[in-house]
Amino acid sequence: MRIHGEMPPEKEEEEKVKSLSLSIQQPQKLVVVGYALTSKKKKSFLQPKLEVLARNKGILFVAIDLNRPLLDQGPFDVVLHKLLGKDWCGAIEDYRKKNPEVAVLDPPDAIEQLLNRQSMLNDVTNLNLSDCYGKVRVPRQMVINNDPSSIPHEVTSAGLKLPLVAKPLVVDGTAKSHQMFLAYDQFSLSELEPPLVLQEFVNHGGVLFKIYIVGEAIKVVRRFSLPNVTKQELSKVEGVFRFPRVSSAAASADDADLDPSVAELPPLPLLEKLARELRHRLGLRLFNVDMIREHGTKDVFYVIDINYFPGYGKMPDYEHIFTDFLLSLMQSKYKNRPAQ
Ligand SMILES: Nc1ncnc2c1ncn2[C@@H]1O[C@H](COP(=O)(O)OP(=O)(O)OP(=O)(O)O)[C@@H](O)[C@H]1O
Ligand SMILES: O=P(O)(O)O[C@H]1[C@H](OP(=O)(O)O)[C@@H](OP(=O)(O)O)[C@@H](O)[C@@H](O)[C@@H]1OP(=O)(O)O
Ligand SMILES: [Mg+2]
Ligand SMILES: [Mg+2]
Repeated sequence: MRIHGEMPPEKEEEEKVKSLSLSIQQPQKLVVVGYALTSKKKKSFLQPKLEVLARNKGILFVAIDLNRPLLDQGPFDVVLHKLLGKDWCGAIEDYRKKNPEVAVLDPPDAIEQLLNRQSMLNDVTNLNLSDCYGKVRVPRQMVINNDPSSIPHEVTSAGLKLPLVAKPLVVDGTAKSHQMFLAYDQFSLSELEPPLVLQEFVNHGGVLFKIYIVGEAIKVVRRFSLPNVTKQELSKVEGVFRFPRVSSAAASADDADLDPSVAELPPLPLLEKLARELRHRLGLRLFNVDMIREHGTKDVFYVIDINYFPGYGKMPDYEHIFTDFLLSLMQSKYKNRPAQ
């Protein structure tokens, strides 16, 4: 017996073919993503698994030609970029003004805050995440702009506690801007070359959490980091020591046999709130946050670094997360468009 209103089987097939041919005649509009990345970044980000999945979802990545005016290229639905320099920032700003319907990831003035370690963590300092499953702080820090001989005095009068991490003030993508030092006494700091940020070292049991943010999506991974510095060690050791990129991807701590109180991931509601707040305050959609848990506590966290458009190629499932994000940008674009 057929229920009233149901289609006869032959009619049903006819309808299926009709709708299939309709979808063939009117293929989904391609989402065109123009990208301007260094060759290193292109290699790590635009992996075949991302390009293939993107193509299957109707997303096409097109290289922006840096030798031609940006305004003459496209049309693009999204522009993805991580390049520095006044000329490039000017070109992107101009492009944004003239193409307000294009999603530019992200605006140069918003990225700029992260290119200087003095301004980088400002928005975290101003956050109020109280009663949200934990506390999120920023280590005390000071900036040294010139005259290294004044460092010992400045550190003492600012009341900063040793040991200190000395970080290059400017983050410009060079290896030098990632050259870190750990200082056990304030006098040895005079050996270093300003401009620098001196930041209090926070013991955290040697494990760091990297929180990757892609629009509204969050992914957190564990990485190895610097071990604790004991009071005894601090009283015995003097000097400033350069240390390598301890928290690089090769230092993944996700499968390691770790002390559970150190390895336990920060609570998800806390990370969600932090990511949401930072996304709004920074005005960025693509960044990651390095976070550590103060050793001996369960819920006191410190943000020590924020990076624009980090190494997403190392983020588990990045190809799915990124393509979903690009499609979501299109959905909000069409949703917000006034009815014609
Ligand atoms: N205040 C701190 N307390 C404890 N450890 C720290 C602190 N600051 C930095 N570190 C350690 O030094 C590493 C490098 O510092 P930071 O993340 O600021 O440098 P970076 O070069 O910007 O890193 P990235 O490669 O993530 O951009 C951190 O991953 C962490 O292991
Ligand atoms: O090169 P990687 O893949 O490690 O990515 C790193 C990225 O370099 P890239 O943008 O040239 O790729 C760095 O950018 P710059 O500060 O040097 O501009 C910075 O964001 C790191 O935090 C990233 O490492 P992650 O935080 O993801 O571990
Ligand atoms: Mg870092
Ligand atoms: Mg960094």
